[in-house]
Amino acid sequence: MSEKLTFSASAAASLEPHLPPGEAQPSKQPFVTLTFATSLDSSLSLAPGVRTHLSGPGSKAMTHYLRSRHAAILVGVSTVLADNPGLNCRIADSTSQPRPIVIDPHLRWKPRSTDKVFDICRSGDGLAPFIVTGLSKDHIPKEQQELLQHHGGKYIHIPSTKSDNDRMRFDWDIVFQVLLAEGLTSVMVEGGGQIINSLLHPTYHKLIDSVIVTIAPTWLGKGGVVVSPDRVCDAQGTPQAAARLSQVSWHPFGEDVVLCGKLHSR
Ligand SMILES: NC(=O)c1ccc[n+]([C@@H]2O[C@H](COP(=O)([O-])OP(=O)(O)OC[C@H]3O[C@@H](n4cnc5c(N)ncnc54)[C@H](O)[C@@H]3O)[C@@H](O)[C@H]2O)c1
Ligand SMILES: Nc1nc(=O)c(N)c(NC[C@H](O)[C@H](O)[C@H](O)COP(=O)(O)O)[nH]1
Repeated sequence: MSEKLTFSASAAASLEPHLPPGEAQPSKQPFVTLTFATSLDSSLSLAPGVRTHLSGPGSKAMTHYLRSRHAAILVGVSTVLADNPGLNCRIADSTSQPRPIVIDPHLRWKPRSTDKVFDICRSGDGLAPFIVTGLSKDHIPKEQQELLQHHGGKYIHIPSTKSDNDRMRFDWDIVFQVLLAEGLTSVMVEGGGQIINSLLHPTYHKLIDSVIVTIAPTWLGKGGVVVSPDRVCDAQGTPQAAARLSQVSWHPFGEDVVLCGKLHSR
């Protein structure tokens, strides 16, 4: 069994303004939190596919507390392939587990029962994933569908709305609407880089309720997976900041600092 984490009530209280309401309110869209851990050079990992520990014990517990406060935790398929993540909450005495959501338009992940997420699910410490794909049921191998179903997960088909170099891309409005229809009223988006960069585009700021970034005092160097959204220009073609936070607060956790803010005011 993995180690259990603790997170103090006072630290939890300091984050409260940035978290989904305790009781889910009826809403037309889920409460979406964008959260990740980054180095001083804005890297999420040393290189694509390389699992890299950035968070110290305090901010790691903070991330797991966030997991306890959201109905779903969403990651891109490259994060699953790189990290073999558990995607559960390991806070001691937590009573709820988030539903893992994997964005995998082309089904690059071939789930196996030995994957950590299924181990955790069998031991009752987490939930099975919902895999969001652009492929229809006929294209999904039967044994993968059965494995998922057996653990309580499933594939969810979403039409891809854009084709970018033959890669299927989802419209985030549709993704979050589909998750809300599944009863998932809050979603914590944890990465990786492509997922975060696409959500930081101004088109999607209206969907993001909260941004919570752990900053670790380290430089990973060139070649990492970097958080840096596409540049935005005004009507004259002059470059503008792609995104800026407001209502900002900074919270030290051990050697890390956690930055909370909002991308827009609702
Ligand atoms: N430090 C952190 O907090 C943190 C968090 C998560 C992941 N990571 C690291 O990040 C790396 C993975 O990041 P990445 O950028 O390579 O991949 P990613 O996890 O963002 O996944 C990319 C894939 O997600 C899918 N995708 C992304 N946006 C999509 C959209 N709009 N529509 C449809 N599909 C979409 C595509 O299949 C794409 O190839 C790994 O090394 C992992 O360890 C770090
Ligand atoms: N907060 C945070 N600090 C880090 O240093 C780091 N590498 C991640 N990465 C997030 C990513 O979503 C990983 O996949 C999970 O951290 C996998 O770990 P779990 O088994 O689910 O705990 N997140």
